[in-house]
Amino acid sequence: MTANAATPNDTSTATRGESAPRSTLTSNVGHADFVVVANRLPIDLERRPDGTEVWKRSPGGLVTALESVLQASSGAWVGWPGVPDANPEPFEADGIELHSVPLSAQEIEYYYEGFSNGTLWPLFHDVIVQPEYHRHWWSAYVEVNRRFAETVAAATAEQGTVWVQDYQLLLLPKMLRQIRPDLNIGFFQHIPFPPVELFMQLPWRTEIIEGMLGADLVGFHLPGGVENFLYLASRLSGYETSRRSIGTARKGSRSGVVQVGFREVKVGAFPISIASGKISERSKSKEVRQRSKEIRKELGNPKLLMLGVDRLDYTKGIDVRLRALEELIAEGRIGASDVSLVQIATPSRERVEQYQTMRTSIEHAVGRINGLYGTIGHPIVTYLHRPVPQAELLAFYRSADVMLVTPIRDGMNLVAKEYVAATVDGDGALVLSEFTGAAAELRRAYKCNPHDLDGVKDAIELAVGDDPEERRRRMTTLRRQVLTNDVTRWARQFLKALGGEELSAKL
Ligand SMILES: O=P(O)(O)OC[C@H]1O[C@H](O[C@H]2O[C@H](CO)[C@@H](O)[C@H](O)[C@H]2O)[C@H](O)[C@@H](O)[C@@H]1O
Ligand SMILES: Cc1cn([C@@H]2O[C@H](COP(=O)(O)OP(=O)(O)O)[C@@H](O)[C@H]2O)c(=O)[nH]c1=O
Repeated sequence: MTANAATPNDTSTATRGESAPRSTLTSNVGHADFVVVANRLPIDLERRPDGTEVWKRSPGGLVTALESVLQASSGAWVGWPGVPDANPEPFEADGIELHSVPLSAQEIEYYYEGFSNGTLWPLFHDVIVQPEYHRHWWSAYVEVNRRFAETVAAATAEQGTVWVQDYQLLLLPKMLRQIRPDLNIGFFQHIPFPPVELFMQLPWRTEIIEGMLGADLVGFHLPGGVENFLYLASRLSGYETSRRSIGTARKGSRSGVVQVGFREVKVGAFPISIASGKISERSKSKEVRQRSKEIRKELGNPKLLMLGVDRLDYTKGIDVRLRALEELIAEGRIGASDVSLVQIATPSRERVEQYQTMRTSIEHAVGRINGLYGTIGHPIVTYLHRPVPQAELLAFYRSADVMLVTPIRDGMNLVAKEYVAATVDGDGALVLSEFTGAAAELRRAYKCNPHDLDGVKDAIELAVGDDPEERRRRMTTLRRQVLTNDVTRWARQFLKALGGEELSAKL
């Protein structure tokens, strides 16, 4: 426990596990009116072999999205600094006040690599790999969620708003409410919320649902998540639920309310997005245009440039697109001398076994394709196993004729939206898995089912060979969608549903 930790609320008068509101506040309140809390800070501390330390941008779409929201609202961010035992004093970076939650090496292993990424991640992504259920992982998850709750409680002003992010912190809303019932608490889940049959495997399923219900508003990307969650709140906790509008969730999408003791918990679908206007503008710049030309030149000016941009994760279907390309070349449907695929696969969760296995199999596939079909100076696949900075990514997006986004399951996939925003000349094609959140909005993409290899091949072939006018029409529709529904709109809609106009007007 930190020195600032307040005493948890007495729940003896609670109704169905819910705490009664307290009349007095803990004296340990902070000064931030708006706090985002996520597993990671937006920057990670990196310890170099020579003993020096540098802060680097954290990986993933959650950071991309929330960073721009917080910069606009001058709030605080609570999260883990990315390495064991680091606990710097609160500091400011890029207009955001950062508060660290320290994790020991064992907590990283049990809470982050273990329960978050060895249990919840695969369970919530359709059991692509087998989730593991270990009691010591669960205990660490509970303990770390409690530490996050204490840090947030100490950082947030009276009546402040806290926006909790993602599956690593599912218990936090309830824990935080017990310490600070005065707070307005929102929770947003960035990964899919799984079908009931899968969720029911979880030995701690009721605790997880109760944890999330500590929030005033629970948000998902898609209506399916809302449906699954409402059903589970009723089935596992016995709360009364109703399907009704909660005001600002995306029009036509499912929303509802769970009655938790004295409180109503709103539940809605809020598909996340990107800073599309900014990306589009930056992509028009001379620097990006020039760099994109250079990239094509460095690749030998291929007739057809395809691109994949992912964290190296087994959910992303990198293996699927490599297999599809290999077969298309083998069948003569794509000429080996015409095509170049750039696959950026940034390292992710490298100590988790399934990630190591996936890396090995992807690197074998790259080697096999290049061995079979590449020539001197012209590999088919250019594989970059490192993070690429955003400015360079824009140049890659602009240079690509076809973008391959083929996840087996993905909460949203911001890369798909970034590609569309960066395709400022309207000349590009997006091949998109039906199993991404993005597919619900990007309807005019060349859709595919990643489980159906022939279907993926057909979608790629269509994207490559389609009538240029049709390809352009599709891209125009996609751009309209992405440029209208940007990340600011997403945050405003969520915050309006959580706390009304005043809060959302901060953005
Ligand atoms: O922090 P890591 O373990 O290195 O993982 C990076 C992030 O990956 C996940 O991103 C998700 O959020 C995106 C934005 O909503 C969404 O587009 C994508 O589909 C999700 O997979 C994870 O959910 C984040 O918590 C991690 O920070
Ligand atoms: C590979 C790579 C990516 N990025 C940026 O990361 C995010 C990825 O977001 P997405 O929703 O597609 O998926 P996950 O959150 O990772 O599951 C996106 O904003 C990319 O631009 C990057 O900056 N550099 C990279 O090398």
